[in-house]
Amino acid sequence: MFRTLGHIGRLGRAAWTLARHDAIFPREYQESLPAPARVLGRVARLVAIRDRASNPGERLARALEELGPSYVKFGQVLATRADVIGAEFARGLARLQDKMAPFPDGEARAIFERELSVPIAQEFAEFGPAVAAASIAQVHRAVTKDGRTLAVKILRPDVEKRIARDIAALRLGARLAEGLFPKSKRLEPKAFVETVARSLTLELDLRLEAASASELKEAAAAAQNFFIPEVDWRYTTKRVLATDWIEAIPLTDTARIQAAGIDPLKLSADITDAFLATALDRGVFHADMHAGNLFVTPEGRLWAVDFGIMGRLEAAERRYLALILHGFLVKDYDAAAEAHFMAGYVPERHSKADFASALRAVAEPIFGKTASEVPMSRVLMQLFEITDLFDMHLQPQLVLLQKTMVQAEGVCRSLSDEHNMWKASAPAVERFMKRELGPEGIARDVIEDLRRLRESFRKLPETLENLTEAAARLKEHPLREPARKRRGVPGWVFGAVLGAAAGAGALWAVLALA
Ligand SMILES: Nc1ncnc2c1ncn2[C@@H]1O[C@H](COP(=O)(O)OP(=O)(O)OP(=O)(O)O)[C@@H](O)[C@H]1O
Repeated sequence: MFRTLGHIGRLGRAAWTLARHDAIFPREYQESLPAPARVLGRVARLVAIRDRASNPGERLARALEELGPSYVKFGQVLATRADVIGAEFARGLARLQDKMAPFPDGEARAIFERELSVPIAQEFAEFGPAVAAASIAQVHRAVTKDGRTLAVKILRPDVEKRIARDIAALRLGARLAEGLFPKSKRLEPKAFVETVARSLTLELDLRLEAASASELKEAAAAAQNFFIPEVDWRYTTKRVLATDWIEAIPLTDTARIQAAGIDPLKLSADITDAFLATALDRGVFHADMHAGNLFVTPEGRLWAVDFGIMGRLEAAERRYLALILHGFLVKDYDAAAEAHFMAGYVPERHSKADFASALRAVAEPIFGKTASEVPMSRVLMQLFEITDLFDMHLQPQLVLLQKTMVQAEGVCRSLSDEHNMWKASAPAVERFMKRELGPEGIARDVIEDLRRLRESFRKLPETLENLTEAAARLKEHPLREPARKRRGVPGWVFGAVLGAAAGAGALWAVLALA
């Protein structure tokens, strides 16, 4: 009971913060809102701050930053759903920044010593102040007694408890939103909160980030010029992660890149290749490629840090991606469409020719143009529309990949106006296609088909037995409509929390209507 009241209090605070930033029933959506929501929106704007952003997505971003790590993650996941919330809103939300004041060095040192059970002075010749601080962790530069310079990432004290409380409140908010605003079901609030919760749980264990770093380091060998720092497992635990320190220019510092005489076009091509080569060849990719996480040495070597979010693609998804990019690159839309049908991505009832023509409609306008003329983000939005039109279900990992491609494109464009994402994609895609369609790929297909066939044969007796049993049971107990059970929050709780939770529920409703 007290716990539920605590969650309601937290939702109330969230509603207040959202209202202060005019992120509840924003004025831009007035026309499409039902009358009570319009009134609530007007009331909320009475408490709104004056100095607020013009894009509603950006206003939501500012509110979420104020609310802390769980909400920031919530916004980051939401920003990847441009297909649902709209491109404009997603663009504003993508400006979410995860920067915070660092916690005291003394506390960071205490956490390190507690986790490793060793005094810092015994292991390190230097242990500097925080160089960067975000909502979940902060990073220190340190030099070990054996002369290795490390980046030591340390979880914020109490962040685990705080996130657990926020997630519980968000779960309640999602239940209420689904109960009170049936329209919000389109966004699947409960499933959405579970995605956020899962992602945060993984990010709170730095051993998993270390494993991702090591996996990506292996995958980076597939790229032309991409490097990942080595993990120092001696100093890595659930709350501490140590990797080699990268002495290089962050890609946020374009002036220094220029002064160092680095070719921005080549650097952009390296970023594109790094991303596609690891994704296509090895099925893993860095899924948070913002400029602050990328570095370049004066010799032009490209490095990445921060492995909290990693994307993974199954073999089938890698092929889908390669086929679509390849179809676009060589303008063979029929072949790309054919492959989609063969792979079962598009249901048979649709026309292959129509699908090929839809791909052509997206691809033709982009040829020979620079990224600034036809941003990949626009192309990807059109692809989303096609997927809808042809009842294709996009895997969440593909959506994550598309979001990262847009992010990487933004970085490339900040480096050079001349960058053409499509041209830069070609080498990695062609390498992949040659391998997949060559003898090696065909042999792998045949083996996979045989394996599946053998598996079906092996399961045949079991399947037949299950069918016989099911038929017998059906004969004994013919199907009856099961009595509907009502689960969930009792009515009085609904009444009591309505006011406090309206904000969080309203957010969902707004997004659902957006
Ligand atoms: N190996 C490294 N070498 C040099 N600097 C590093 C290294 N790792 C991290 N940093 C610095 O610390 C910053 C934060 O690191 P990281 O991105 O891993 O943490 P984070 O908590 O996920 O932050 P954010 O959310 O801002 O990406 C990086 O942007 C970079 O400036």
